[in-house]
Amino acid sequence: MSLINAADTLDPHFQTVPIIDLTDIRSNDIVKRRNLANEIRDACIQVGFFYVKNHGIPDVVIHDALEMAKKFFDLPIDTKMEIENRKTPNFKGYSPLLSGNNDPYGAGDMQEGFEFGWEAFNNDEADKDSDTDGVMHGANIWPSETDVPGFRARVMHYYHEAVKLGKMLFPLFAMALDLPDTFFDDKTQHSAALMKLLHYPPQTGPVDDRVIGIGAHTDWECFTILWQEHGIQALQVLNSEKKWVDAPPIPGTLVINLGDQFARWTNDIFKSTVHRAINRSGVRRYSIPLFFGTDYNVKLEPMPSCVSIDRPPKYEVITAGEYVKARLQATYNH
Ligand SMILES: O=C(O)CCC(=O)C(=O)O
Ligand SMILES: [Fe+2]
Repeated sequence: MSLINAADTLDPHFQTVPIIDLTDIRSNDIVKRRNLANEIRDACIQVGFFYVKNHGIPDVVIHDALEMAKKFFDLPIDTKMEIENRKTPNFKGYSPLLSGNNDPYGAGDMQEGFEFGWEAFNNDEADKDSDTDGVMHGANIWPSETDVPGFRARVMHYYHEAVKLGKMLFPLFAMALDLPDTFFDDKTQHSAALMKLLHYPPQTGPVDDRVIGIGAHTDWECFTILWQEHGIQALQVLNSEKKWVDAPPIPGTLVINLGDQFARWTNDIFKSTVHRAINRSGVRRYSIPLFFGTDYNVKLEPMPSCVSIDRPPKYEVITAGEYVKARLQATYNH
């Protein structure tokens, strides 16, 4: 079945987010990989969200990154503000509560964050803040080692594990789009992957609906790999009937959701689905998204298999970097 036919026939009224087992992601058996790609394709067309289990990121790496996030957010506000994201190119660093606003109808996101992008781990590769970054260039900024010992090394460890997983997912997304599995190789050389540590304080008592953890939004890159804290329901996904569907944390899984870059490449056949998070649990919540895009200089052109006379291109062609930069400015310069 062609992609356009699949998009026309698959039912988009999802009520739950599917779980996909990634055991076969490392298999050399082409039939197993094809089956996995088909499962991913259906989830991308119908939901734009799926959980993955057997993803390969060790628990201890996740646990260490979480501990570091907790220590960082526990620092005094003045210390965190020394590395505020408004002082750096492209908003890397610390974003205080209510400084971001993902939903234009919202009044600010009830979360604080710390964002950074690619850098080499253990000096085993040259740093890649390269000329291909264009409008998105800019080094990371870190809290001092005295303030949070081990922070940079441990969060970078998680980052590199998640980037490894992301690099294994791209060939499957390519197969899901009926493309050669190497299609994204030359477009993902520089790991345009931004990671964020997030802390959502509990929101109790009467809540202004315009101030929630993160307002309704779509993500901007190709896909996001999201770890969310166990035992706390906060994430919700909007289905095509405009109903919010809970995406609770499931132990041993990560959430993968598609972003606008994939929607643009695929002329909306792959869904960049609206989602939000509200922490009404009464306790603090942490989450760790890693936004995985193509290199910033890559043009987001619709794929021929996703365009037809009845389905003309929906988006103007711009580079991935221009797109992400415009969205960052809209979120933090409101
Ligand atoms: O914290 C979450 O569960 C969602 C975070 C999110 O959607 C984002 O940062 O884009
Ligand atoms: Fe998001």
